[in-house]
Amino acid sequence: MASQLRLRSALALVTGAGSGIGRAVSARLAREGATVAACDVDGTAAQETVRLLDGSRSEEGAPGGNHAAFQADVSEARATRRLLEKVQASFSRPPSVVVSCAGITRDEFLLHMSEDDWDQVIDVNLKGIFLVTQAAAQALVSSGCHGSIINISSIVGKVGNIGQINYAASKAGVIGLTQTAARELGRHGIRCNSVLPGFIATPMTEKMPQKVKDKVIGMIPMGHWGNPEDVADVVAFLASEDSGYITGASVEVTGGLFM
Ligand SMILES: CCCCCCCCCCCCC[C@@H](O)CC(=O)SCCNC(=O)CCNC(=O)[C@H](O)C(C)(C)COP(=O)(O)OP(=O)(O)OC[C@H]1O[C@@H](n2cnc3c(N)ncnc32)[C@H](O)[C@@H]1OP(=O)(O)O
Ligand SMILES: NC(=O)c1ccc[n+]([C@@H]2O[C@H](COP(=O)([O-])OP(=O)(O)OC[C@H]3O[C@@H](n4cnc5c(N)ncnc54)[C@H](O)[C@@H]3O)[C@@H](O)[C@H]2O)c1
Repeated sequence: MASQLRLRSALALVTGAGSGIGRAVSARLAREGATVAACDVDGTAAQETVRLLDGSRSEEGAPGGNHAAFQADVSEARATRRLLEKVQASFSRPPSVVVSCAGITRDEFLLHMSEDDWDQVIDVNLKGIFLVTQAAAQALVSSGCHGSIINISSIVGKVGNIGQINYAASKAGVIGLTQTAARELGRHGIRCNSVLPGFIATPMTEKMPQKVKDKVIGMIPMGHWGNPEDVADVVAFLASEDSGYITGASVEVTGGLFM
């Protein structure tokens, strides 16, 4: 799909930008003219994303580069506050597009799951999105800027999944968090939406047992896994004014899995 320069004036903060969906989102937003602040707990991976953005040919006439990498653990409140401070100091404005992709899995059956496996997943996948959403919204509201916040949940947050009681709870929480943020921030011109990907080929799904991967492929009506770019397409739409009257939505990008 030919990209458009819908995001020419936007500053986009992407967390989890060092891999998979976050890297694809960063590339797509840059292709549409956004300046990207690529954040990851793996700072080297974030820097690699920016190198790829700077190396890629942006659309004719798109503002050139100026992308930047930031290292931060979004599950840490002080680190997340410092991240937003650094982004605003670097670009003299708050990010008007905020995409939370940072996420982890610690899969185990309920009967055997440790408290630590529960805590780690909730801290990154749910508390991390709370911290980023809060810090970004505070910056936007205090500067009187409008914005679009896009939180990456999962289809597992809608239907659950064997071996993922922590992950499913975190992703279901992201949906409720985003709907509440949408209700509170609409009056400030800030839209908040969730994206629920299905089975997307990234390092996260690579780790799944092969027998489970074999099972799920037969359950997808479109008959194949998705790519990170399939998710990035929807994120770019939600980031742009083409979705200007959409907030509080949960958009499934699943090939029909668990529709
Ligand atoms: C009828 C088939 C239904 C298949 C549905 C699968 C849905 C998956 C959708 C994923 C969408 C993407 C989600 C996205 O947000 C990104 C991710 O979260 S990627 C990670 C997704 N994680 C999982 O799906 C969990 C996979 N399972 C495991 O990692 C392990 O099984 C684990 C829970 C760690 C336990 O390992 P252990 O070695 O103790 O057991 P086994 O792996 O041998 O499994 C024992 C039997 O349980 C079956 N099993 C395990 N997980 C699932 C599952 N998610 N759905 C269905 N069945 C599962 C496994 O096949 C074994 O069955 P059997 O004894 O018959 O061989
Ligand atoms: N791949 C899928 O099938 C799928 C499906 C549904 C939802 N998701 C969600 O999409 C998002 C991206 O997943 P992915 O498949 O690209 O995974 P990935 O593992 O390729 O990328 C996740 C990125 O998040 C970063 N990260 C992890 N913890 C962090 C933290 N505390 N602070 C900052 N960065 C952190 C990692 O370093 C990594 O670069 C996740 O939230 C995941 O739950 C993925």
